[in-house]
Amino acid sequence: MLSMSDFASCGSYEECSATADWLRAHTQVRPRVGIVCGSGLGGLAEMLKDPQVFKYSDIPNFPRSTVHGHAGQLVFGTLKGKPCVCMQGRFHLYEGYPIQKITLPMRVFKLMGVETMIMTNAAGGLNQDYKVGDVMIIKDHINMPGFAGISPLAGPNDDRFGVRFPCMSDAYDRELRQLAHDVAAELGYSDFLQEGVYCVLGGPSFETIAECRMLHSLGADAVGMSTVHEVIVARHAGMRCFALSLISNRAVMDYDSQEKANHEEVLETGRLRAQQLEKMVSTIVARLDSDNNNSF
Ligand SMILES: O=P(O)(O)O[C@H]1O[C@H](CO)[C@@H](O)[C@H]1O
Ligand SMILES: Nc1nc2[nH]cnc2c(=O)[nH]1
Repeated sequence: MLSMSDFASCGSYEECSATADWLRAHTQVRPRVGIVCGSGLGGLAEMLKDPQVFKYSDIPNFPRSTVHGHAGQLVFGTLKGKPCVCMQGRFHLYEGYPIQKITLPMRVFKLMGVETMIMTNAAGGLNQDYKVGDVMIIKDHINMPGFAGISPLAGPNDDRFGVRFPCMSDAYDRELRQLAHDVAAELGYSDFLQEGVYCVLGGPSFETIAECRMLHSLGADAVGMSTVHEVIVARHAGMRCFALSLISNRAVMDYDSQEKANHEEVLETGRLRAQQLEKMVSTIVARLDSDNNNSF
């Protein structure tokens, strides 16, 4: 159970520095790319060569993963020769953590030298053209908790991380999105590639039919319970972000439908698309320094 002082220090410069120092002392890897594995997508971490694995429970100030399909470990290693860190499991608002705790790893990664973040998630498809198994490049987001003042940047701003009022109109890097389109085309994945708007809700209940209809009419193509808070903190700290949603289920929009969203289907879709997602992410990482002026 967190005390009030724990809440105040969540995600502070001192807390993140202590964690980054501990990790630097325990690994020689100096990651330039960070990857977050979504529900059922932990296999991405297994792509890393010479992996060094830390259980979240052993890392100072890290929360624990509580969700099935999120292994709860940080993996350092190289991917296509590039030093990377991979979160095999992320944290969500509905797990009960303060929002600043959920996003603490982004600041730790920044302090360790990460420049580019690649986030993945499983999401429900609201867009009626989307099929289960489609991969959606996130081009923008709708931050529903943010409308209620629930933001990882609420509270005093620490200028050492970023500015008080960060811009979010460029949250999802245009060049990285183009690179992902090119890579998907080369790999023959264009048939199941989409690009759209991700909407985050607090969860953990899945949406009602009325909520799905509303989100769709607001312009959301997919709905989930993660990623956006991480992106906000990563962008605040000046890291480039690229994010993919695996459409793990279709949001139920019709009162006659017998479909019911469930976490087992979410994990199963992850298993079915795992290989292609891994190939796509590793090819993008391989190209980071050569295409599109992507600094590395
Ligand atoms: O966003 P990720 O972590 O992939 O997980 C998604 O899958 C879970 C629901 O099945 C929720 O946590 C939702 O956010
Ligand atoms: N909120 C939400 N999160 C998801 N994660 C995977 N599928 C879904 C979904 O349908 N809704």
